[in-house]
Amino acid sequence: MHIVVGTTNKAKVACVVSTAETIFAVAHGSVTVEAVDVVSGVSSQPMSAEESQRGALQRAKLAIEQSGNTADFGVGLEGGVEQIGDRWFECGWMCVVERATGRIGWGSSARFEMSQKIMRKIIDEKKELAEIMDELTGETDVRSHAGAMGILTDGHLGRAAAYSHGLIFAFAPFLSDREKYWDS
Ligand SMILES: O=P(O)(O)OP(=O)(O)OP(=O)(O)OC[C@H]1O[C@@H](n2cnc3c(O)ncnc32)[C@H](O)[C@@H]1O
Repeated sequence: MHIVVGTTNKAKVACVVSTAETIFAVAHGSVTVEAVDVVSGVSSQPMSAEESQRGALQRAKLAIEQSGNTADFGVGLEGGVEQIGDRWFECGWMCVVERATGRIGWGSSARFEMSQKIMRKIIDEKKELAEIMDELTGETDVRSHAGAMGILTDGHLGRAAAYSHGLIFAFAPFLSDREKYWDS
């Protein structure tokens, strides 16, 4: 089983490696995860679920191309913020493309609310969440480690673990009976 993911972000790659091992290792023996740098094609700070989904899809498709069209699956993970009513949430969207068929699976991490303090910096000061988290914590590259999710939950749910649930959901069409549950 060969999976290619369209990012070199350490938290995202760690999520794909651990998730792929959990869901495929027994059935497929060995699982190889290749990480390639691709452009998401969306803004560096996606501001809606639709925009984050577009980024995830492009990452998955470009990852397959960049691996020479040999991988079984391409994976794209895109973090962003989205507004529901008058509240803003952060979450990651996951897209899985099966190379042989072009079939696509979708999932997302759980969402968590962003404070007005952080959203003001994103909207008014046009800063990326990653930059804001580095500023507020005094750390560098929070996005590649615990992520905002890990910092704001005091280490109880980091970015890699939170994204893992969404990735399992995105693989769902390839894990359960196609004929019985999924559109052909
Ligand atoms: O582009 P790659 O290298 O894959 O990694 P990234 O961290 O930039 O990931 P995204 O493009 O998916 O994220 C979109 C923006 O949201 C930020 N972001 C999303 N989730 C985050 C988190 O948990 N912690 C810090 N920043 C986060 C991220 O840094 C970007 O500014």
